[in-house]
Amino acid sequence: MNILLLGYGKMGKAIEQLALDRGHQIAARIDANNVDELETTSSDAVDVVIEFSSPESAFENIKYCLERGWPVVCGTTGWLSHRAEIEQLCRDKKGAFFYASNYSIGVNLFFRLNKTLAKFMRQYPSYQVSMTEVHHTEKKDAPSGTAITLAEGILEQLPTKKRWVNREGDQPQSLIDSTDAVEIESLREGTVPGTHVIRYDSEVDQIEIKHTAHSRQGFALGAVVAAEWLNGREGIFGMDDLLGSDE
Ligand SMILES: NC(=O)C1=CN([C@@H]2O[C@H](COP(=O)(O)OP(=O)(O)OC[C@H]3O[C@@H](n4cnc5c(N)ncnc54)[C@H](OP(=O)(O)O)[C@@H]3O)[C@@H](O)[C@H]2O)C=CC1
Ligand SMILES: O=C(O)C1=N[C@H](C(=O)O)C[C@H](O)C1
Repeated sequence: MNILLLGYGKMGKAIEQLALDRGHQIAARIDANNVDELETTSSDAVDVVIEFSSPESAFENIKYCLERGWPVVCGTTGWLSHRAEIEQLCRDKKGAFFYASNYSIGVNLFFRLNKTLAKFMRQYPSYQVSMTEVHHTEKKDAPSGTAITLAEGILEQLPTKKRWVNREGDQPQSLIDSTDAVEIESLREGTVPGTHVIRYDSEVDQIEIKHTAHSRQGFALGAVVAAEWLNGREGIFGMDDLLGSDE
């Protein structure tokens, strides 16, 4: 497959290596400095675009690619207020769009475990749920896309929780009203690739589940596998389509 890398930072580079190892070719590598190269890239030279750029640029990038008729696998977080618009454009153009806030298999198993635990905890209102996500200091958005997906999974299962709230850095917990909210604490430390912890606290004990990424390899592999899967398909997809149901 000919893959266009849209965003050639930490993830773009990890994806390139894995794509080459799996026998694919790189049609172009685009970052903030050479976005105009998109115009001069021939439509036929690209089978699929893998988009990992920035919260500010993702929407315009995806839109441009769908208008060119290129299938898009996107992993960029922090742009989802425009998701409905992208999905409508994809339908109008009869295109192909794949999105995941996290492409690692482990996190996608963790998403399922999170929902199952939340459903179970419905019967135990003495436990208060909260979440912590830890990422490297270059990360632009908070909370992480993965934390938002986890929070949405909890909201789906726990009727007492109506929304999520974010607590960044040193913000004191006393300022947050989390009676009807899932509190997400966002920490930025060193080069941490991505850690997510869900906690249920009672007066007497704590239940905790945790996913720790050891590197970006899992995210990159998932994105390349998603691109292989998307090639030749039409529609809007996510990791549940790729991995199948858990039943
Ligand atoms: N879904 C998932 O599994 C994962 C998602 N992510 C998400 O992916 C995104 C990228 O992460 P990461 O690679 O670590 O970030 P980096 O900051 O390392 O890389 C971002 C890249 O995007 C480029 N860029 C900026 N603006 C544009 C533009 N207009 N068009 C094209 N490229 C542009 C940057 O170029 P320049 O350097 O020139 O500014 C840089 O090459 C983030 O939103 C992150 O949260 C990350 C890991 C896993
Ligand atoms: O920016 C990152 O690095 C990551 N971003 C994604 C997110 O926001 O959830 C996925 C992963 O946690 C790494």
